[in-house]
Amino acid sequence: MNPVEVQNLTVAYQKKPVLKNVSFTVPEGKLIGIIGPNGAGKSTLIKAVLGMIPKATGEVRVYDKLYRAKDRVVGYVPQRGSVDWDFPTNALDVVLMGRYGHIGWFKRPGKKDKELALNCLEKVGMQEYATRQISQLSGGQQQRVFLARALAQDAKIYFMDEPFVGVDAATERAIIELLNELKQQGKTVLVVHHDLQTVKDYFDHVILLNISVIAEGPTEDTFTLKNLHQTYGGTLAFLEKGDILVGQK
Ligand SMILES: Nc1ncnc2c1ncn2[C@@H]1O[C@H](COP(=O)(O)OP(=O)(O)OP(=O)(O)O)[C@@H](O)[C@H]1O
Repeated sequence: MNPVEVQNLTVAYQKKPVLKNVSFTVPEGKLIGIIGPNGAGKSTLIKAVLGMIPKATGEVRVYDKLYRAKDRVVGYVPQRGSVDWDFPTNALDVVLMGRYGHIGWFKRPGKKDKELALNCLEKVGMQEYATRQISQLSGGQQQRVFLARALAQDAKIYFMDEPFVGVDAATERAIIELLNELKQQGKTVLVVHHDLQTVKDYFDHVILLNISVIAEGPTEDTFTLKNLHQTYGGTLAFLEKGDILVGQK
């Protein structure tokens, strides 16, 4: 059974399609990169899959069943920029929100939930910031708190929207270690990612997206120059040592 199967997904904003007939199947227990230029529809894809925005057409199946948020099998780490960080709450409470599906919205989190949430903060190196207001955390620390919240959800599948943006090298390493840990636990993790240099190191499988799926499959076979050219068009450029750049000539 595949963790995620998307069939013929089309999404439009104000009648303008931004995703057209997107179909793909995701293998279990892998790290999967969702790669494509700005405006390719990567965030839209995640939001549509999770039912946060309406689909014009298409179907999303999770473990062979039509996706329902209440089944709690999917965790989500939104783009940091899309979150209101001035909301008056501390790091521990943000992580505890990840437990609400388990606790039930009208019950208060118990000692066990708090311990688990603290444990998740510890895993991302943020335990000492548990009582700090989230507005008073740095960008990288906020990102770690969001990852801790996803861990607290204890989902089987995770969607993460650009978790590496604006973090330093140490935090990036900590995040990728965490992703590998999730993979070792058999979880499936889909990550929107922009840095083409690290794609081969980080991901087992890639989905190359530009409004439609240009190619998808194991990274080795799929992350090819030909497919990248097709995905990024004229915005791709290469440095002498083989680095791939986007948005420069
Ligand atoms: N709420 C919205 N209303 C109208 N158009 C939108 C809305 N959100 C996104 N779009 C448009 O849909 C397209 C896809 O946007 P999306 O954010 O999914 O792209 P992306 O691949 O995640 O881009 P980036 O790499 O820049 O984050 C873009 O052309 C964007 O301008």
